[in-house]
Amino acid sequence: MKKAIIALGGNQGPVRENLQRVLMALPELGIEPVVVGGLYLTEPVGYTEQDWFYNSAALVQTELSPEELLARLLQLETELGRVRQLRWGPRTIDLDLIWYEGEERQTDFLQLPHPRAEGRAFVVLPIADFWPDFRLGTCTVTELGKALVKSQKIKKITNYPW
Ligand SMILES: Nc1ncnc2c1ncn2[C@@H]1O[C@H](COP(=O)(O)OP(=O)(O)OP(=O)(O)O)[C@@H](O)[C@H]1O
Ligand SMILES: Nc1nc2c(c(=O)[nH]1)N=C(CO)CN2
Repeated sequence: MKKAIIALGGNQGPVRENLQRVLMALPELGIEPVVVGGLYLTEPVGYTEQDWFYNSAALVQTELSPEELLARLLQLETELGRVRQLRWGPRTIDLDLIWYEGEERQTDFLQLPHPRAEGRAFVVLPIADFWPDFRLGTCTVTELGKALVKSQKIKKITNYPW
């Protein structure tokens, strides 16, 4: 079994329900949640003319390769009604593969670790809930979170279970 970290988010439709559906659907896809971060309400980063997002993150275990894992996450997004329109635009659900134990990738299909994760409070704070010493680049998610909340608005709603 390999460990991986998935970031979850969305800002359209019944987002909290969709995030719960993701967690319930993962085991039958061969992806076992081990521990889940809190639920956050977060200001949109990138394209700002859209609603705030709900975001969280989960540590999972899997026998799938990184590519298979991402393919199943993208399939799950489609099943939950995601339609790709604007880059960084509104979405019912967004699943990003942030890290996969012992693996790096630089292809169009998969970049690992996720290149934009360390600049996003909505990714690092939920990870810090369950793995405060986890490193992205040279810093821990705790250190990154402290710096990023100075410029990115983010409110913790609740710990898991949300
Ligand atoms: N680590 C990764 N996690 C998720 N998708 C990735 C990753 N690396 C590359 N991709 C590719 O990115 C493509 C676009 O993903 P998506 O539309 O979710 O991007 P986004 O969420 O709008 O922006 P961002 O990539 O900045 O989070 C996917 O089709 C996928 O193949
Ligand atoms: N707050 C917030 N902003 C975003 C998000 C997200 O999940 N939360 N996802 C994006 C593309 O991955 C772009 N911007």
